[in-house]
Amino acid sequence: MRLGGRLQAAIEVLTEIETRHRPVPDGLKDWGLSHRFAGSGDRAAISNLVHDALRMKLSHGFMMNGDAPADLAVATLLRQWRISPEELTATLEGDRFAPEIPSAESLADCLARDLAQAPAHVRADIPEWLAGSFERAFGPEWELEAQALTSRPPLDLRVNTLLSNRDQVLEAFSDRDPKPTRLAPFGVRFEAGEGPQRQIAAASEVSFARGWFEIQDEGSQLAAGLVDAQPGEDVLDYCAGGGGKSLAFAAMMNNEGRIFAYDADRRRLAPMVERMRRAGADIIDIRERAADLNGLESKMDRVLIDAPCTGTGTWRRRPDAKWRISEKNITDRMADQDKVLDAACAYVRPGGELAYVTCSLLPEENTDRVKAFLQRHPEFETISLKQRWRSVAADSEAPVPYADQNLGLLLSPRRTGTDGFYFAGFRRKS
Ligand SMILES: C[S@@+](CC[C@H](N)C(=O)[O-])C[C@H]1O[C@@H](n2cnc3c(N)ncnc32)[C@H](O)[C@@H]1O
Repeated sequence: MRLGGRLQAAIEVLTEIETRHRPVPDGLKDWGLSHRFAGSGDRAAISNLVHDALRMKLSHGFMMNGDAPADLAVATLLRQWRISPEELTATLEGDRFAPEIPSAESLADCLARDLAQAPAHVRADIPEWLAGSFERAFGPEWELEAQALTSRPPLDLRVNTLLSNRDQVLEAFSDRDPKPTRLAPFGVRFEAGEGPQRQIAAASEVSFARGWFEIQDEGSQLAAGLVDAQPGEDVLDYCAGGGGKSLAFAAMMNNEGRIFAYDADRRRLAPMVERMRRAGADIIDIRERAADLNGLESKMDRVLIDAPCTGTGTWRRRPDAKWRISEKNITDRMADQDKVLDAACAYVRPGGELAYVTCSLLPEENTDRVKAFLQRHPEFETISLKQRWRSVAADSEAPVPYADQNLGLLLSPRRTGTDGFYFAGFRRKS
């Protein structure tokens, strides 16, 4: 397919997503099924176009003076893929699969509009009603923080030190320009490509099947590191899901000690069985039901709550979620978070630690929950995170990314070059 056909396809997928309120992966999959002739390069290009368009939906709409799918897709080519109006119109000319687009002059007029005149939330490309929360989280820098969420995310691997090391993984990908992550000590990064470029399919590699690495954002790796699980300890991963953090703990603990992995939705735990086998992680004990945790109360050295959340920190990867989030989503998740905190803290032994993690940037889900927890549970106190950060972050110059009120840490694409993650740590008083 040429650019015109790809542009037309992206417009169709964006229309489908908007009119039928479908998640992006479903819209792309359906398009692929009904256009089987499209190759993998075409599919990657169309996917990039759709994701990029949604990342900057509001500012594109402002610049184009319209937010129809065609406006967004064309703006993506001009503003994100950096194709000039003249080059774009010339490329599409005579392509019978290309959509009709405005003249090069009209497109140049659009590009000349002054985005500084747009309202702040439009410049920031976030829903207007969330601007206050972003400002509370980041202060005067909130607009730049929100803009950083419009970029394409890299692909990060966590080297599984039980079976490999970082040099070995870097070598295995030496033809794909891998880089050691700046902050996570066992991470490998592939920067996001530009325009139609495809991201590497790391899970199809032999080295993946051998268990040398897991796919895990650098922020998630750092959050796992901040838990500070030590060899020989008893650790409870209370919202274990598919086991990303449990697997990281098994490596940090050098397969010594015990990790209990529990999740309220036991179907989410299922993939962990295969992942444990591949990673050689022997110390993870999957507990499928809450009753299976009986007897562990007040026994754990560490408990991690990787809490259910709105996922605002992952908007680079799921830009459609940015336009679907509602106030009700946030209040529902806040209730879940309080509930999980109250239930999980019972397993921490006196002197042991509780870690609270979300992949959200909103203070409602982060510092507000921590303050409310401390009021309900005076038997817990916060731990100082300065030293912890220094011992985890590989770059000793990296500033401590404190959250608002210095209550916990807040990682973000702009601050740490990672997905957005919040981390707070508590100790149970003896
Ligand atoms: C952010 S995800 C966990 C991701 C996982 N830790 C990882 O690293 O791959 C949050 C998980 O919390 C679980 N969850 C939600 N409510 C819960 C509850 N009341 N008790 C335990 N787990 C819960 C969800 O099923 C979901 O799997």
